[in-house]
Amino acid sequence: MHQIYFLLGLLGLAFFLASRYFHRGLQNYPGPFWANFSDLWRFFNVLGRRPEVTHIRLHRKYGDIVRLGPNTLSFADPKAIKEIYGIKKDYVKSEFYPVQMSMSKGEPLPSLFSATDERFHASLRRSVNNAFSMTSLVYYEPLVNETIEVFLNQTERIFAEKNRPCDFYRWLQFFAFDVIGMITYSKRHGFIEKNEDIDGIVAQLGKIFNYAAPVGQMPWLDSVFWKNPILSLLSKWGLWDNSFAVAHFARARMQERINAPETEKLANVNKEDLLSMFLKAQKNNPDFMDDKRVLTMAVSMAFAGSETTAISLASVFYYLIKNDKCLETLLDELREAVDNGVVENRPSGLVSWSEAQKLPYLDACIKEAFRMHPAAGLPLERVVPPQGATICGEAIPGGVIVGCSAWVLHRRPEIFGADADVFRPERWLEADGEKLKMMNGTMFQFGAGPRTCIGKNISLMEIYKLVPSFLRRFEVHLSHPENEWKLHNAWFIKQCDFETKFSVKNIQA
Ligand code: HEM
Repeated sequence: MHQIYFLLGLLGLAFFLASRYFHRGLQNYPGPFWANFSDLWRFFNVLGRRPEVTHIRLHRKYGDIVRLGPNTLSFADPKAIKEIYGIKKDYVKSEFYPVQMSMSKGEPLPSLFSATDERFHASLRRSVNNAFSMTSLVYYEPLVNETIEVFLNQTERIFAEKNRPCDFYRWLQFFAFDVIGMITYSKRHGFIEKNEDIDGIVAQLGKIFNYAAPVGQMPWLDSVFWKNPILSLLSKWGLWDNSFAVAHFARARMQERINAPETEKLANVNKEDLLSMFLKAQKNNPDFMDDKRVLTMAVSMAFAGSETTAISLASVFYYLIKNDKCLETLLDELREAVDNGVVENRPSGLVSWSEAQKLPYLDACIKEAFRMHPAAGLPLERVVPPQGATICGEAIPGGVIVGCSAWVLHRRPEIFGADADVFRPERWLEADGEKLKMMNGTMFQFGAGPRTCIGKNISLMEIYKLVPSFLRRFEVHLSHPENEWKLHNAWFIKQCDFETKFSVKNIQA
């Protein structure tokens, strides 16, 4: 009798494995053996915290299409960018994204970043688009300036004067949080003033991404762990609080703004920050932009705009310090620009956004750092529309999860050259015409299409200003130049063991 049960069990297992293997005809695409049968393969791969290395290796071994799970394909051909992420393509974000959705009283709060309902997303994006336009940057630049000046002064006081080593990634993370706080509410959280993780916000965000990256590979696990019905009920009844520390800060700022006396409101008429822009959007469209949506927008600025910016800044500094010839060339460009009056010689070292845009080698260094180390470290997953689609000449059935990873695209030798694994900013200055167009078209650090990063302009302004301003004020050295940094891929790829020392420069010289 037992043998029959055993045989039936074996038969059931064989049937299940075969159904996974032949799922939607994806057996024709190569990939790791176990990925044919279960998403557990990608769950454990992501849990190993270096999936981007695996993805690059797999594409180099198997070619442009790799099967990463029974229902998941990764594409390495830049043509896939337009085909998957292009306008009017009807792809939706996969269930990877709602795992990052915050909860309020037991209800998930879809944000611009995590929403999978494209109609809802389009309405929300339309309502707030104006706040992120290139022209709105003039309102935010003074807010960024103030934060950069505090950051430079605190770097001098806390680290340079005392010759104290600095965990540079963490310090840049504090900067990124404070600058986004400033742009959103005209108020810093206080990270750089206090040199501490205010309300444990950084630690909490780290935990969320550590959780969301692997769980997002098998999103149903989220309803077992974080968004499980018992915790949701407890939260609805007020017996359990799973809201984020950054949401408390946002709520307080919003209340201050709404309850401000009329005189203060009038005085603030010309002071534009993101919150004032979101409140304006609410005035124009009160039915859609209710208080909850304004709050979600404000909170998601910290989620989407802090770690990504800190990572990108850290990689510019790291690659420059590790490549002293590039650093020298950049410093020469900066010196010359100050001598020629292209950059004003301000005592604080501050460089303006318009000045920074006139520095071609700086531009090349930043682009090259984005290429070598894009912040997002996983494929940006989308679901093929029900009718199916053609991607890179292959007919892909509806419902399959597809995506491109910036890490894979940015290391294509036929686009960026045989030395694609090396940091070499000059490639951006040497290339022209079709070649440059192709290189630019393959860059994917901000995603693409209707879900491309809405904060791109803001983050570019922060990076193009801080890098030259910092390098005018300080010499930066690695505490342990013989060591490489360590990377930790929890959806965004953070840098660890990046310890630096700073010495003050004589700006007027
Ligand atoms: C260098 C810094 C940044 C990088 C590398 C970056 C990267 C990205 C990427 C790759 C996406 C697309 C995600 C996807 O398709 O799955 C995205 C979306 C988004 N980013 Fe950024 N980001 C940065 C800075 C910012 C900043 C400063 C903000 C806010 C001020 C921001 C807000 C957002 C939002 C709200 C979305 C969702 C847009 C939508 O779906 O409509 N990001 N970002």
